[in-house]
Amino acid sequence: METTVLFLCAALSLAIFFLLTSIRQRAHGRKKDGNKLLPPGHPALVFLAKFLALRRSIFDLGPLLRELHSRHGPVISIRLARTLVFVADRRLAHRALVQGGATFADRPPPIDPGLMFNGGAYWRLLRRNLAAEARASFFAPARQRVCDRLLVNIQSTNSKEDDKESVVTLRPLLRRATFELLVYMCFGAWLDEEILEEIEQVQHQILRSVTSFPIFAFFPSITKRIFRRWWAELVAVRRRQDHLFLPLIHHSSRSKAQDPPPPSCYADSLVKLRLPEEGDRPLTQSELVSLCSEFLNGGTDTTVTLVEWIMAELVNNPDVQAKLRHELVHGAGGGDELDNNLQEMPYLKAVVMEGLRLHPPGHFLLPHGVQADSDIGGYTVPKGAELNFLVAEMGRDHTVWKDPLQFRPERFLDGGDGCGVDITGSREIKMMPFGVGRHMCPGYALGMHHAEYFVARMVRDLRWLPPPPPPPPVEVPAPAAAGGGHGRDPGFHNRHEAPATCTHPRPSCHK
Ligand code: HEM
Repeated sequence: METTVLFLCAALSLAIFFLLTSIRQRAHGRKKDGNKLLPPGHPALVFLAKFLALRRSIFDLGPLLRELHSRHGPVISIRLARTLVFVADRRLAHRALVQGGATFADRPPPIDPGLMFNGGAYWRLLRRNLAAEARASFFAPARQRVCDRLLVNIQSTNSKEDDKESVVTLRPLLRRATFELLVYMCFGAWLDEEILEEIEQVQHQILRSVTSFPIFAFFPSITKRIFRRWWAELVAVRRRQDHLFLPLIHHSSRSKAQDPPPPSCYADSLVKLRLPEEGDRPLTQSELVSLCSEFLNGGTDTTVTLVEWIMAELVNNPDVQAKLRHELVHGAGGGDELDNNLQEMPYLKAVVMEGLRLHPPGHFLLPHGVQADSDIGGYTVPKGAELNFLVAEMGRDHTVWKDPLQFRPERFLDGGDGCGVDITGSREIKMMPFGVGRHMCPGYALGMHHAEYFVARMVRDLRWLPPPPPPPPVEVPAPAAAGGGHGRDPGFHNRHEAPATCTHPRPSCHK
């Protein structure tokens, strides 16, 4: 009874809230204070209905936002719990993120459940550590170890006897390899399969909770009571994470048989860190756990998605694959020194850059907070709004890139339209897969290094072939509720031709 009353109150409050914001939304695109325009956009209710119809995460917003941009231009806004402003123009992005100083440099204040899993504002301090760790040769053996296992797993899935046309889904194998590597870099230990699996599950739950619709941002004291079971589950996940991570951070649960321990891991660097602006205090236990969590979640799916897309493009473009293979086999890519020689492989670099341009793993950034009323593209963006950018649109801008939808790594070599492009965007933005400015991805060097190494190993040591032709259509219609794929399954179909594998690209455009 009590729950029903609370639920009705919440539903009524939400309805009134959205009605009011809808009315305010009508002011969008009209003059504010007699001279400035607020960015145009959908009424909140329409947007919310469309978003909820997707029933997925905030990363599925891409198509909705693209539709709004095509209708309203490069700057749009949506008024929900906060005003969300999205920018699709690269020059406006440069002005805001690189020239805009502190106005758009910080994250907005976190809201639950993100608040519970947030590591604080220390990324600027940690950026150096991450970049250094990417180059550090002491992690090269770890990369080699997980990649050796990955290749064995790909082949063993694919080498059933008499099975010339088996199907392998690359993503879970690639994901496990990347995750295991990052866990090792984070805690300095190879974990038992069971613990690794549990950490992976906890991290997945956290990622899902912070990317799903932020219901607890609306009247938190009411929504946390109504969805009390859901909230309790999130609190339990956080406790479980503390329980798993803290012994690993302080090395009290390390296996004795470490072969040999790395000189330093990411958790060690966090424990040693002092915050000068806060009286040189060390990080709290909770901050340590959250920062390790962000390290694992920030670096896993981004890298996996990028590598998966690149492999799909290499299958569709056999000439590119052959050229890359040639560089790897006959250039500096042979033998165990591959990890140290990545710098000497211009075509490999070009392939990864082209992957980042055409298939950036995130189609927009993490939100940036607006510190003061500002002007973007002639519109007023109010203080307290959240600003974001359509990353994928910028990499596919036909005014910058020739044939932008074609996968052509050559564009990043001498004379190409991508030659010398500055991935940090400090001079100008042509693509921004890692963001730009003060909140640019702190793990960008690490992400690129991992992508280059994984792609290099898979192309050098296996041959990737086009998919087998699809089977002839089945005469008898399948029942409507027969399950099956929903168009997002990133399945890779492999035909075995020792030592070859073959893949087929993701069937539809990803988020
Ligand atoms: C191909 C790989 C990667 C891509 C494309 C990528 C992309 C991004 C993007 C677009 C952002 C948001 C930037 C902004 O809001 O301005 C971000 C933030 C972040 N990334 Fe990455 N990333 C990658 C790899 C990694 C790796 C390997 C790590 C760490 C191991 C990492 C850790 C983070 C963290 C912690 C943040 C949040 C930083 C903050 O709040 O300021 N990323 N990344």
